[in-house]
Amino acid sequence: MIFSLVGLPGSGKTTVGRQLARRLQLPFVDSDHAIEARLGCSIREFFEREGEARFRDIEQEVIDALTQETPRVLSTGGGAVLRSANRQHLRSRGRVIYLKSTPEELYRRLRHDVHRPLLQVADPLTRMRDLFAERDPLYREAAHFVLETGRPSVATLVNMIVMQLELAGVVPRH
Ligand SMILES: Nc1ncnc2c1ncn2[C@@H]1O[C@H](COP(=O)(O)OP(=O)(O)O)[C@@H](O)[C@H]1O
Ligand SMILES: O=C(O)C1=C[C@@H](OP(=O)(O)O)[C@@H](O)[C@H](O)C1
Ligand SMILES: [Mg+2]
Repeated sequence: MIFSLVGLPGSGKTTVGRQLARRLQLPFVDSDHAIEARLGCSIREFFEREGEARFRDIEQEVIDALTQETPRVLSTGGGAVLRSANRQHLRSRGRVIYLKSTPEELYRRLRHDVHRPLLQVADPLTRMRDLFAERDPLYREAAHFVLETGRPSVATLVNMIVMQLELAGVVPRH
């Protein structure tokens, strides 16, 4: 059983995923970190050199492999849901949590970030709104649970996720 987190850049997948894994006492893996280890360079560099399509191919291979591992928490990259194979693998091999936020909140969080290639544009807020419009239906299609992440702290979100997973009977209650 793989517990994965999906959502737009900045929604907290990496941050919440790491804490969730600690709480569930499971290994944590972030598909972007696994991709960077495999490529030997940053995702931003790879995007600039090889383009997005090539990145998506590698992302799909990595997600297929990671979702066949022993139980763990998997934080995905924001574009993982673009491929239907990824949506299917994530959904059928575990439970998927969509961290949902407004484009405005995400823009506020990532305004000064230089690591996310898709947001290195003249108007990142409009880009974030476009990404939301394109991807929100895909996140919802992939997800078993949707959590609004605007206000709650990371610790509260972790509590909410654990409660949902306990109610669903996929992690032991304590
Ligand atoms: N619930 C939250 N409340 C406030 N800030 C958050 C929350 N979740 C994440 N952040 C912050 O937002 C930024 C992006 O988080 P990150 O985990 O890298 O997102 P993702 O992996 O989804 O792109 C980080 O600076 C993180 O500390
Ligand atoms: O939204 C996207 O298409 C991407 C999001 C990034 O991950 P985060 O969602 O952790 O920023 C990373 O996978 C890559 O830059 C592409
Ligand atoms: Mg991340």
